[in-house]
Amino acid sequence: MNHVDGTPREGTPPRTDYLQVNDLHVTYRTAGGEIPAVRGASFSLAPGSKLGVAGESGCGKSTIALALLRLLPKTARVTGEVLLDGEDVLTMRWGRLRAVRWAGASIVFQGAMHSLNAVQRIGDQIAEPILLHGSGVTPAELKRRIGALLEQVGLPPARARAYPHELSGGQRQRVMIAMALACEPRLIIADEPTTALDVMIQAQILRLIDSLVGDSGISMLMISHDLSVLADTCDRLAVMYAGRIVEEGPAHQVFADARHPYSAALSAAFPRVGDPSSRRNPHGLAGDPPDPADLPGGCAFRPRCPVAQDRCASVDPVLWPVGPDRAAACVRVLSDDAARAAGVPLEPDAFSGEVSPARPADAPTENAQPEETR
Ligand SMILES: Nc1ncnc2c1ncn2[C@@H]1O[C@H](COP(=O)(O)OP(=O)(O)OP(=O)(O)O)[C@@H](O)[C@H]1O
Repeated sequence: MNHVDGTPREGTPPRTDYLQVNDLHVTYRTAGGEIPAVRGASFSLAPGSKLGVAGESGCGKSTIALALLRLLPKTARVTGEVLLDGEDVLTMRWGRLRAVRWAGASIVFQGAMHSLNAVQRIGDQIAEPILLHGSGVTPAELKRRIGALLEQVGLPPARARAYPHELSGGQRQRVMIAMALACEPRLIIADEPTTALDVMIQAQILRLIDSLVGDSGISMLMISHDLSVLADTCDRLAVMYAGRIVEEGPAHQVFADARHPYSAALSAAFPRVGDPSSRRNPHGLAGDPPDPADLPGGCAFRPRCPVAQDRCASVDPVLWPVGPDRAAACVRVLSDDAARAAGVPLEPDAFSGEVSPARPADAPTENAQPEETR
């Protein structure tokens, strides 16, 4: 078991996570000024585990996905660490980075129609990463591998001769997944893999991803604005707001019993299909996320928060433990003792009366310090 900041607890063996992201910051430089898109994200992914990253449009999810493989535009300034099997992607040489892309980790983007080359046959597109990484592959072996990959994603090998426009949206997304699997990566990053698809096809693609990742030991980072999709697919969830991870923990706990009011609103906005008990707030969340270039002081969620307190105007919360394996960046999760230890002002009526959707922590208080003081 690790501390929330990723350091191992005393007496535990060193961590074996395949992906370890430490204090990732991404700022875009634009003509209109600097846009801090990701503000200090830290998370990790053990081999074979699935982490879902959720949040509204513009909170920085895709920026994280692109940063993991150094695919951001030159206008992005990136700091922090992205350790893939212990090697920092952000500082590795180009030759090594080329080897890591596709084979160490690969990305399935949203909207397969835009990601596939419209004038190239499907088989030739799947062949590209294979040839990039295996110079000695014979034509017969290549054909066999392309056929096997198509079968793996539920398409007949003969579809290798098709062009993207001859396939349905779901089939195209299957091709993207086949490409992502082509070099047998240990991590797949799926950025809104089902967003453009109708509900039935969404479910099929999610089942496919689940079955492919399930027993293979491949780790997966799945990005979606839909918390219920992630809760059904992933082991852990990280909820982002305005460039920060504001809650992290086991998927079913974060979805069913959110500790951050933003996660609670997000899970209520995306109730589980066929589960009326999860339909807690059909009206969704009022207001819009803040402009990242003009964040409010204190907690960035405060202007929309249904349970904001006076102290939220001055405290910029960090991830505080709310259990052995969970954390949330909201002052309401702190007991009075933990708040004192963290230098957070007490709110006289903080834990009296109705506190839904956030609620006070049941966490041990000795770890409740701001991250930067640990
Ligand atoms: N190339 C870029 N140049 C400048 N700003 C950018 C660029 N890409 C993204 N941004 C800004 O960075 C912030 C985060 O964007 P990002 O696309 O990572 O969010 P997201 O959560 O993935 O949203 P969506 O689901 O809409 O893709 C947004 O304010 C966005 O406008």
